[in-house]
Amino acid sequence: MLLSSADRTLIGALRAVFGANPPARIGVAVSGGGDSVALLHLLTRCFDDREVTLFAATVNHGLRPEAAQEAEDVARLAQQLGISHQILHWHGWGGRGNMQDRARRARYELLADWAKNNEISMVATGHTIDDQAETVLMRLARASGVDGLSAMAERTPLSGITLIRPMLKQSRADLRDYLRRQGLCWAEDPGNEDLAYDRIRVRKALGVLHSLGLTAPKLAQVAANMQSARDALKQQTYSAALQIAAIDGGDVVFALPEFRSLPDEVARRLLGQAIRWVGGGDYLPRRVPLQAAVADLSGTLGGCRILQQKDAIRIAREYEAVKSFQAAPDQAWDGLWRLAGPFTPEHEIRALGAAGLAQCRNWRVSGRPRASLIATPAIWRGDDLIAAPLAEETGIWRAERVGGRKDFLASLLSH
Ligand SMILES: Nc1ncnc2c1ncn2[C@@H]1O[C@H](COP(=O)(O)OP(=O)(O)OP(=O)(O)O)[C@@H](O)[C@H]1O
Repeated sequence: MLLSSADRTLIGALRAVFGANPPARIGVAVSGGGDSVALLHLLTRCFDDREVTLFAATVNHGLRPEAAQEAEDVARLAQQLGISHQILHWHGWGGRGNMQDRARRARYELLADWAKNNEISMVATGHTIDDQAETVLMRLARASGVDGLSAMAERTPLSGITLIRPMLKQSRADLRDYLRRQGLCWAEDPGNEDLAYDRIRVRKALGVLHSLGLTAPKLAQVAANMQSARDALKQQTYSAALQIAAIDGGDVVFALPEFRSLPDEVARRLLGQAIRWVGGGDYLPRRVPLQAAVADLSGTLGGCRILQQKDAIRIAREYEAVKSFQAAPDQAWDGLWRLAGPFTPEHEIRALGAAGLAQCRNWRVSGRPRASLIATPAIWRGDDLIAAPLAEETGIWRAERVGGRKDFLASLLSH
């Protein structure tokens, strides 16, 4: 089929997003809606078969009766285009909590697993400039700061792969025109008319805000401006950490007078990242409790304790968050610790706890506070404490926090 100049512009813009060296295998997340159907079709025209092999996947969340048919429709389109396609099923909705949020997280997990199983390092989604504008507007309504208003990035790390959004500069209307020109069919999600959803109300509002100059490109520009500001803040936070942060055991420790003199935005970012890193989570604490923690420099947040010492603030794991964790000698405890020593099969790794610490006569020599030590890994045989490497060094048993300082510093630039 002959390409119109509008087609060629779209294809050129998408191709440019992947740069000069695209990965040899690219995954495409196709819901069956217009945006991702257009994405799949356009990508087949972006790459030479010898350059890139495309793979497609559709998640059936099992939440709407039409979903199975929509997934089959995508399978048929993929077959026509000569692309391998897989339907991924989610069975995890138990009827409780925020269904949309749960489904979304599950979708990304399924897509990341699918990609890794197929040696795909990059998965593309069909987010458009309109999605970006809606996200900015929703974040404004939540009084978000620089991070929230940065909205969606063109590339985001996702459980070991890269999520790429190559159509973030394209409008939904232009993609619909492309689909019509190509005679392609797509599914309309009935949820797109449901005003119970914030996103749909925001979508409708954007139609009105247009007359004030609040257009999708302008709102997307706000996101781009905020991304640039965020990059600068990340650099500043990294420089501050180089000066004032140390890792002790698995704790992050900040020199106190220096921490207090940091600009509020940098202090909040540094404390939030320390909590995320010590707790091993994917997400930063929410802005309001984090702001309160920066002001108080005490309490618990995100599975961590904020402890004030004489000249320092220490971010330690919270005992309550780890007390039930058990690991075999060859497993990472809390997903974060590797222990080494003369293990026997009866040994098990569990938190030291108050009862364990009571058996460590010399723990004060470690210089670490009690609240931190009780949440550190120890080697147990039944109820007998064998060793507590963070509380009492013996030279025989070792405990190492995966990644260490280098990993913490790197996380300040990557998150
Ligand atoms: N069921 C699905 N199967 C495969 N990919 C999907 C599915 N749903 C959405 N996607 C992918 O995600 C893109 C964005 O879809 P949508 O806007 O509905 O997601 P969302 O729930 O708003 O998630 P996000 O917050 O990431 O935008 C789609 O263009 C498509 O690439």
